Amino acid sequence: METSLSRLLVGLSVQISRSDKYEGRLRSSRIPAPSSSAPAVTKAEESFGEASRPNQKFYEMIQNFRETLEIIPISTTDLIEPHRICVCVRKRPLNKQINRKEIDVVSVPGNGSLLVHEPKQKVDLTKYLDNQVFHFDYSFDETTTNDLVYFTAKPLVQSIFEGCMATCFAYGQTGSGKTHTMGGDFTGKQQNSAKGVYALAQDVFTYLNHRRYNSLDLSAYVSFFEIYNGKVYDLLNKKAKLRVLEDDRQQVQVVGLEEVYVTTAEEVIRMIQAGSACTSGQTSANANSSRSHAVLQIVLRRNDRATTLHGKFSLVDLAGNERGTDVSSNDRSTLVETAEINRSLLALKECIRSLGKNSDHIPFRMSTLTKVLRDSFIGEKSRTCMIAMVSPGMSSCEYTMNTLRYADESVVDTNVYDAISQVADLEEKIY
Ligand SMILES: Nc1ncnc2c1ncn2[C@@H]1O[C@H](COP(=O)(O)OP(=O)(O)OP(=O)(O)O)[C@@H](O)[C@H]1O
Repeated sequence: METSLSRLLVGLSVQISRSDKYEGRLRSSRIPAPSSSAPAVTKAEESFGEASRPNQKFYEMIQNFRETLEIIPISTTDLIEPHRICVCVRKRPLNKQINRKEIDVVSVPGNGSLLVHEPKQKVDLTKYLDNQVFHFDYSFDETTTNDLVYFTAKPLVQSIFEGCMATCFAYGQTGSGKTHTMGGDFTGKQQNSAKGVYALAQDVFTYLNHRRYNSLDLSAYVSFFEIYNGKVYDLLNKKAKLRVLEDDRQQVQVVGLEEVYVTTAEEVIRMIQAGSACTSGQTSANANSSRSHAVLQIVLRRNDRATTLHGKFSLVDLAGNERGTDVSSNDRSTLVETAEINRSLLALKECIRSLGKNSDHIPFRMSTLTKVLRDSFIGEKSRTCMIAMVSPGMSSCEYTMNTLRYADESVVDTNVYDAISQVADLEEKIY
């Protein structure tokens, strides 16, 4: 008994120290105390001057820090392990057009790690960096293409052929790149829908025609809807308002939702384009902003008389997680909109956490978003991938930290959780 208990504890400490180990390596390269570490005034600083570029000093401190980092780039040849819950983070490039004084305060050394160099100032006005490390399953820097990010969601496509309910969320501050990642690269207002996570539609048809899954006799269907202010609108049917009802078997139905039979990836992409064109909202921060959660579902049904559900993939481009004060027109409807967005994002986090803990109680009734995604949170056959997007600018630092904390809190390391409960069980038997 003692042996198995100590083996479990060793396993547990290895799991828990996964991020500590990395942090240790990073900590050793931390900028020492500001008094000794603040770089001497350089030629560049002299020419810029504090007044013309107030963040020049922070910029140099961050550059110095980065030089000490070991970078481990991720590539498509890296093994993407199938997880029940996978959480990754993507840093978008700095938006230089917005503010030329803006500096990049996020570093992505790779191997799932991401650092935020939070610029701070002491009471005596000495500047220093508060370097904070986060560790996720995967981390992507600003040079990463959508194709590479898609690799994290790719195992979920195969899982729906094995009867799973898979969900991929894009989460982050407004303008951080959720729609860019899910829906494809923008050229002006035009989006190339073949270049985002939605384009995994192509892989659905590759599997559908593969001899391994031929015997299942499946067909693919697509639905696309948005949740705006707690109400559901069908994006494939002129934004018809739909009702969400729960039957006596606790199955949640979106009554009247259009489900279109599809045979090619091109058809799906055409639907995505048509649906995306009518999503709701705009903020002062982002002209293409969406204030709604957009949900694209690819459903596999058996070709039997009842067209029985076999597997489902829900791809969710969440509304921006900004605060009420971030929108210029603080009218009542905008504040209500923001409150509703935040409520549903909180509900989502709670559901993912409960899923990670294998909890019997999933609080999916907390919001319309979690209600319509109920079957994504229930049972052994659910698979979840969350992609947290961050903007690297210094002015976004607070939102970036909020996004990273949200993603961090959503993930409960199931191995650690299992090990903790096993240790608790053993302790109970021993004492
Ligand atoms: N990784 C990236 N590489 C290049 N451009 C990007 C990247 N991420 C975002 N952008 C650009 O930034 C702008 C805002 O991105 P996007 O609309 O995807 O943000 P969002 O998070 O969906 O915002 P909202 O919540 O307001 O809808 C777009 O013009 C997009 O092309």
